[in-house]
Amino acid sequence: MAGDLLPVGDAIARVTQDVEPTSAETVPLGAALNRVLAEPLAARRTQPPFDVSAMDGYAVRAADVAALPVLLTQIGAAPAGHAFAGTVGPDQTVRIFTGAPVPDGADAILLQEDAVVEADGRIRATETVRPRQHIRAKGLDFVEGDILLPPGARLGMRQLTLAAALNHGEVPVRSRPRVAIIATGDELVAPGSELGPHQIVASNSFGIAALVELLGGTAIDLGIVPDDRAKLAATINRATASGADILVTLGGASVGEHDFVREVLVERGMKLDFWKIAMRPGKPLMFGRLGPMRVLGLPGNPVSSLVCGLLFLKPLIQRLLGLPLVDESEMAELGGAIAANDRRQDYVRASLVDLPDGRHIATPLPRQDSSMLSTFAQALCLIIRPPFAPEAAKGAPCRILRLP
Ligand SMILES: Nc1nc2c(c(=O)[nH]1)N[C@H]1C(S)=C(S)[C@@H](COP(=O)(O)OP(=O)(O)OC[C@H]3O[C@@H](n4cnc5c(N)ncnc54)[C@H](O)[C@@H]3O)O[C@H]1N2
Ligand code: MOO
Repeated sequence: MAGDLLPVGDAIARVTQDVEPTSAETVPLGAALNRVLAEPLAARRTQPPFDVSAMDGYAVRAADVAALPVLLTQIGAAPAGHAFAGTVGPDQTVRIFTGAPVPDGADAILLQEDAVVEADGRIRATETVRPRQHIRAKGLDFVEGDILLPPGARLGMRQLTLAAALNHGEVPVRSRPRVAIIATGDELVAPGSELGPHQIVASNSFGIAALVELLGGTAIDLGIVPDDRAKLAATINRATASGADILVTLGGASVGEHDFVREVLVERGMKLDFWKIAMRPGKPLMFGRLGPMRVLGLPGNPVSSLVCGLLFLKPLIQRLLGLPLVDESEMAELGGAIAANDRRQDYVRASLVDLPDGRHIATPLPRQDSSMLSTFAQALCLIIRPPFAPEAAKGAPCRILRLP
């Protein structure tokens, strides 16, 4: 058993429990990339709105061009955006271009490449045509009222284009979850600074903020707070005042004398849900609620911070966006032997090769220290080792989580 440490699955369940989605807001389509729809999006028009020519050529009656030779009289033209007003009669044709409405009477398009303009102006077909050839029927793509994007759809490049085609200039989306981020530690300085002796660059905020933004949230970086209770309390107040849905603290989560983040949060009114889980990296993870704000206390070690971000912050943001939780792990094969595991579920940084035969080979990287961003940046996946998993040989099946 994991002793007093909460299993990872239970911790994810507690973090994502009873989450109400954020409110809906309407945004212009041009600003909606990567946002999540709050309501279904229905077609406000039929596409195509009329029978339309799919090719440049001549609108004909298929029966007239069923057998050669054929000579047709051109009675008009229909460029895209302009309908031909009359009707195509026997042995008549209308010059037509891609995207133009098919004129009344016509039921096929003779390709321009299959037609010759004679000296007298008549059109000679060099190929026969089939009825409906090169005509896109009215409503081929969608019909007014069709629901084509459900609530919860992520508006990527294809969905945005579809929303535009449905004739929506603005779309109802979930408000971006707001995530306040506080880095803690006397040793920390912003990247690009002149480092004094014993100082460390604060890197974690950047990865956590990037994760938030990638998922469609807004990161509110409240900067670096030294190991000082009063300063930390003041910054927690700023997080509350910012209206953040989530507060992420980085570091100060463990048991050292300067690790008082949890205590200060509890003094400010946080109801602690759990502290310490059966996970490596990420054992000192903390979770609680401060008013309506959920608080995730991530361990300071950079790899621990980011792995916990992926495992706990990501599903929490997804729930705030009204999205279902999906298990994104998949099966792979070990590319190297792996030792027996202890009581903490292990997330082992690994390389990953996707073979053409459909196998995925995950090979543990040699150095697993939770401070090592070089290894973490190089890794393509995490091998998930359940508590007390026995040693496993090269070629054994394993479960992996791809890294973004
Ligand atoms: N006696 C024990 N010591 C520790 C335990 C334990 O169970 N007993 N747990 C260890 C584990 S596991 C972890 S993980 C760390 C987590 O500690 P904290 O969350 O308190 O983190 P800090 O002590 O503040 O920092 C750890 C490490 O990470 C660096 N750091 C902190 N914040 C940042 C940041 N924003 N960007 C980059 N690097 C950061 C910090 O300088 C430290 O080197 O505790 C173990 N100790
Ligand atoms: O659990 Mo700590 O996150 O290993 O370094």
